[in-house]
Amino acid sequence: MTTENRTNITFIGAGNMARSLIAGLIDDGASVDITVADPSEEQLDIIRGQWPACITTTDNAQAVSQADLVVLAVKPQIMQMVCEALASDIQERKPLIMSIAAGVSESSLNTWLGGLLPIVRCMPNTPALVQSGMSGLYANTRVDEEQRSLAESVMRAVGMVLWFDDEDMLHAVTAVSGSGPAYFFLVMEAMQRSAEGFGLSEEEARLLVVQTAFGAAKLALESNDSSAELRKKVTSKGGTTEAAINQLQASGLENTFDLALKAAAQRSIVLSGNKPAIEKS
Ligand SMILES: NC(=O)C1=CN([C@@H]2O[C@H](COP(=O)(O)OP(=O)(O)OC[C@H]3O[C@@H](n4cnc5c(N)ncnc54)[C@H](OP(=O)(O)O)[C@@H]3O)[C@@H](O)[C@H]2O)C=CC1
Ligand SMILES: O=C(O)[C@@H]1CCC=N1
Repeated sequence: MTTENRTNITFIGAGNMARSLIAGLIDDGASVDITVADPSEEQLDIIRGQWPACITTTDNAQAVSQADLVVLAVKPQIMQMVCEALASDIQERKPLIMSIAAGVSESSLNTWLGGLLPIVRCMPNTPALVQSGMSGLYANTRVDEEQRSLAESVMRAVGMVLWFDDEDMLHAVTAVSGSGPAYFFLVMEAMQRSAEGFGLSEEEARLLVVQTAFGAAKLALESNDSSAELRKKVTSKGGTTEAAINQLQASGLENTFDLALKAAAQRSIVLSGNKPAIEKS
């Protein structure tokens, strides 16, 4: 982060994604003071145990009383209830609101929180935990330049950031990078199981799989070649990779991924309160 003064950030919800962001921010040395609110003392114990400098509370209203930035990190299904209960406290201070919830629209958030608020919607992912996150951001028209750069600097502290002018693109971001780590973990799980089937130990299989995934991602990030070109460079004619890729393509891998990402995007649309396009026609 580059903000000179310290920023008070309040997290409403202390679950997996909030903890990933908090860890990334603290490891980055960001100039932030963090307050975390959650009804579960168990969740707050995890925060206190790992990051003693964080202020913790079970009282959401108290948590937002000094906030410059309020990060709404609860499940989409309870967002309305949480926002409506906080509306009068939020209206008193009018901090920048950042929601990381899948689907929930800016207009719903604004209505539930009493209206006329600067709101940034953000779709992060859990690699924020190790400062390798990817976030898509959308700001409503009440967000000024300073608030925009505050939101961006917070998310930059934990990874890379892309802004979108069209809020609807966040459904796609959710399907690609928000949920995306889970797709790669599933592939890693499958490769590890197969590797163990060859007689490799669990540790050997894990190292071979995870370091290969890391190397492939790093190479793809740093190379000017497309993923398709990089794949071709691994695939010798008549060789081992070709045998594997032929098998994967014959079992419909590309189509399966296409269907999977569409399912995630449609779920995001449903969580926003709209009907997915497929159900409209
Ligand atoms: N996990 C991920 O990879 C990503 C998640 N997101 C979004 O982040 C949000 C949180 O997801 P995730 O962290 O996975 O979910 P979690 O269930 O891990 O975290 C949600 C937290 O909110 C707490 N909570 C419940 N009720 C309240 C309340 N009234 N006030 C304050 N906190 C409350 C929950 O407590 P309890 O467990 O006791 O109910 C829980 O600790 C979701 O909206 C999701 O769409 C976005 C991108 C990626
Ligand atoms: O699964 C979910 O709904 C959340 C949003 C993106 C990743 N996790």
